[in-house]
Parts: sequence; C-alpha cells; structure tokens
Amino acid sequence: MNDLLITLVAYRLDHILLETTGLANPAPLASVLWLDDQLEAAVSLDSIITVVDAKNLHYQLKSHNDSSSFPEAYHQIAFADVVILNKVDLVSSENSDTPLEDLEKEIYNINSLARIIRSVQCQVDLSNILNCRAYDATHVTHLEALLEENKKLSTRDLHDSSVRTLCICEPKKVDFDKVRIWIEEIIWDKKYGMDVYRCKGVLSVLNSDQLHTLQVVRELYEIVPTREWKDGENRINKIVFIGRLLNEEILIDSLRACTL
Ligand SMILES: Nc1nc2c(ncn2[C@@H]2O[C@H](COP(=O)(O)OP(=O)(O)OP(=O)(O)O)[C@@H](O)[C@H]2O)c(=O)[nH]1
Repeated sequence: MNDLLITLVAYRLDHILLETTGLANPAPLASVLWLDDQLEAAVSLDSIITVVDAKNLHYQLKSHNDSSSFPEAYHQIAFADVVILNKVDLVSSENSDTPLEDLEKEIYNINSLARIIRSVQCQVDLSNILNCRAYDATHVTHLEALLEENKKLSTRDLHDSSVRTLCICEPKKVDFDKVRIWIEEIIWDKKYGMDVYRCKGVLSVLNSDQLHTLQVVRELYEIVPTREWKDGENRINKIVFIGRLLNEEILIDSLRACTL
C-alpha cells in the first residue's frame, strides 16, 4: 500500500480516492494513513467517505442488532467524516416506513460528527467531499463548528452496546500530562472497558493560552496546540467520542480528575 502511494505521488495528483471493498472496516486504513500524515508523508488523509444505501440501511443495521454478529455497516458509519446517503429516490415519505429524516437520525446516533449528503446515483458536488481536512489539527474552525453542533447531543436512551456518539464538557482547565495519561488509559489500557473508535475535541489546558485539539483514531492519538484563545471566548473542554460501551458518567468524572 505504501509503495502504491509513493508511486502515485510521483504523478503529482491532487487527490487519491481509495475505494475499499464493500465489507472493509476502514479503521486499519485510517490509522495507517493518519500515522503517515503525522510523520509528514507526501500524502495526507483528507477524510473518510461512506456511501450508504438509503433503501437498505435500516434493515441492515436492524438485522444485525438482532443477531450476535457485529455489522461492518456500523464501523463504516462510525469512521466516516462524510456519509453519502445514496438512492434517496427509492425512499420517499409516502411509501416507506423509514423516511429520510429517520435514516439521518440513525446515522447521527452512530456518528454525529459526520456530514450527511443525500444523493441519487452518487451525484455529489466534489467540493463537498474533497479538501475536508478532517484529520488536520490546524483546521480548528471546522473542528469547533462540529463540536458546537454536538453540544446539545444526547444519546443516553440508546443501548450501551450499540455504536454511538457521546459529547462531554468540562469548564475547568485540564492538566496536559494528566489528560495524556487519561486518554492512554482509555484507548490503550481499556481501563474502563470502553471501545473508542474515534474522538475529537478541544481542550483548555492549564498554564497555556493556546486552544489544544485532541484527536483519536483507534489506538492513535494527538493533542496539539492550535491557536490562542480569543478574548471573551468560552474556554472549555469539549470532547466527542464515537464508539461502543461508552459510559458518560465515567468519562465526565475521569476527565474532571484531570483538572485537579
Ligand atoms: N434508483 C437508484 N438506483 C441506483 C442509485 N445508485 C445506484 N443505483 C443502481 O443500483 C444498482 C447497484 O448499484 P450499487 O448499489 O451502486 O452497487 P455496487 O456499487 O456494485 O455495490 P457495492 O458492492 O456495495 O460496491 C445499479 O443498477 C445502479 O444503477 C440511485 O441513487 N438510485
């Protein structure tokens, strides 16, 4: 894969679209490409796009909920930065049990950081799916906007075993080293038994005037200072988690312990 990318880079391409097979879990690919990106490779991971079949999504998720196997569809939505909800012409409010709004809610419950674009025959404006800079820590405006949207988010009613999004806030400044240990205990040691797929957040760090961003992809993470906090800006820690077995109370309490 790396050899292929190096060859492609020689052609000075603007974008490379990698299509995984229908059943692929994007996590390993995302981790490898993001790690390369952090090591300043010639290619950088822009975003993960998942195409969802509007006609079948509900049944696909539901059938697996009823069985013991865990569907790749959850992983593919959980890791997506953009979800193209395709074949919307086959789903209309009149003749379907699952109108498009309900499908979008199902997607947002799994991953409320994803942007959903409705389409027919996957006809989408390329400017909406290229140059998203979803993994770029310096693209802080985008991240803050995403986090703003997630402030109101609550998926407490969802069953803990399903993949979901959860947002926690902490107004007190956190200690940088304690937060690093905290995140490592969650994603490396599985201290609280949670299965975190992705995580994005902004941090207000003790003894620093810089807004820090936190990003996690499976076992990889980075915390970087991005810009100065503005005068009058609400300096707060806001972290969005996507994963399974997420426990809101434990996350809030353990993050609070990083403020002491
Ligand atoms: N009505 C309708 N049909 C579509 C649309 N997009 C694709 N199709 C048709 O659906 C059929 C199957 O196409 P896809 O679902 O894209 O199949 P695929 O890409 O081979 O599926 P994967 O194996 O998941 O990659 C083809 O006949 C397409 O023309 C759409 O938006 N609306």
